[in-house]
Amino acid sequence: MGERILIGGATLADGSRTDLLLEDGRIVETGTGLSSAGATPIDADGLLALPGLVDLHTHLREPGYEQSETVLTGTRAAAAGGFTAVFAMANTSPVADTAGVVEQVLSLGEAAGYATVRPIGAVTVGLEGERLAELGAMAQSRARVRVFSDDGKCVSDPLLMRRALEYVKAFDGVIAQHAQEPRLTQGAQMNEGALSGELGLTGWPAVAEESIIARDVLLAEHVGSRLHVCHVSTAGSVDVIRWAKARGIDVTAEVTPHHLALTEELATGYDARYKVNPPLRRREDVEALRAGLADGTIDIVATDHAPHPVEAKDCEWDAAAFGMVGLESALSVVQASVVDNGMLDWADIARVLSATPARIGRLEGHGSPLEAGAPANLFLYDPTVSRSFSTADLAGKGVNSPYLGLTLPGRVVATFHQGRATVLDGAVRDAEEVGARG
Ligand SMILES: NC(=O)N[C@@H](CC(=O)O)C(=O)O
Ligand SMILES: [Zn+2]
Ligand SMILES: [Zn+2]
Repeated sequence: MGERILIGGATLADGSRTDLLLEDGRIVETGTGLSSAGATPIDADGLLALPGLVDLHTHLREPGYEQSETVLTGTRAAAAGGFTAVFAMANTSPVADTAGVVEQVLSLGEAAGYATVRPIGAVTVGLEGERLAELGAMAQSRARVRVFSDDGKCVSDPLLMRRALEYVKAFDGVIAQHAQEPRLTQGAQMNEGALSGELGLTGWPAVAEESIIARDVLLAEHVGSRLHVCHVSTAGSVDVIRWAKARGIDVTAEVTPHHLALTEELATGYDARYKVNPPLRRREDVEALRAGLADGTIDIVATDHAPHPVEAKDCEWDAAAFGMVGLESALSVVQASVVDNGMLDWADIARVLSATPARIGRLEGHGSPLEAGAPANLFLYDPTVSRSFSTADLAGKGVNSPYLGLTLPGRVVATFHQGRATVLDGAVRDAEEVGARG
């Protein structure tokens, strides 16, 4: 770790300018006119320096679906997007429902070195929704699991959901719910409305999401526990969460970049890159999600990075898999959706994409302001450029991005994980250079 790096003339989230000296995995000094003696200088004139982004919702696919992504390739995608930590969803094979599997994912993350990987534990055995998984053993394992989710599936049984909320209180855990009432969404393919009728695709009603969120916030209140709502996608969900927070219920919520940016009309061409769970919704929903993020009803942005092999997407809409990759494009899409129009500023971005997701996941060492003494998890971003987003911008295995060919603002220039550059000059560095072991 002996490397010294001097980042010169960066602009912080609050607009102030500073140099940053990194050494032994920490920011050791800030201020202007720092000496670069013995350090590798990096010119950050005109670049933002922000705390490394933290994704509370990433699908790394390993173990079991390595043709889609691995911990190594997924964390390379994370680094490319300015992320220094990701929470890895449990819908792998085997499912991350035991201490053994979460420790394996943790170790794979440590070996890769591109980002801090915090495994999420399944709520129920095999995501089957029948019996609670060994939540306590996962919490006490070396992976120190604090976030539990059956994501991909909803914990639809209210008694199991109640028990899970009760159980995780003992170790300050949180249940992250994929809110989808299964009986209301059987065979669902896109948002339910006039357009789903026209296209002949089975609709996915907003109430399927909203009814589960309403139930769960009341359960969280009843047992006095923490609830997190994954990928909120409708205006009505924002209303329910706003009501719950006003009532003092301990609920947090996330929105994805794609739900802040894209609408259901994209389904018109039956291009399965736009098929995602929950589905893209109406313009009114996008507006409500943006407003909810701006007023704090929605706490964070999380990518729901969901890589799939080409064959799972290059097929008929009905047969295609749900999901989009999102780590590499996340900040650009958020910039286009809520920063460039003045709804959020860069300090808000540091909060919703770094500090708050770290706090929800009880992750230390990420998300704090860039001050002397803090771990050197940060990235440099140029918000002034724009680029045509292409497969060259994707650093993971998945190419199922809805943004290919679109012009997006901003570019990640460099990322530092624990003081080491994982991205330099806009390019993800080789594994040996990031200090990977194993
Ligand atoms: N978002 C998706 O469309 N797909 C996710 C599952 C999920 O997040 O629900 C996946 O695992 O592929
Ligand atoms: Zn989900
Ligand atoms: Zn997901």
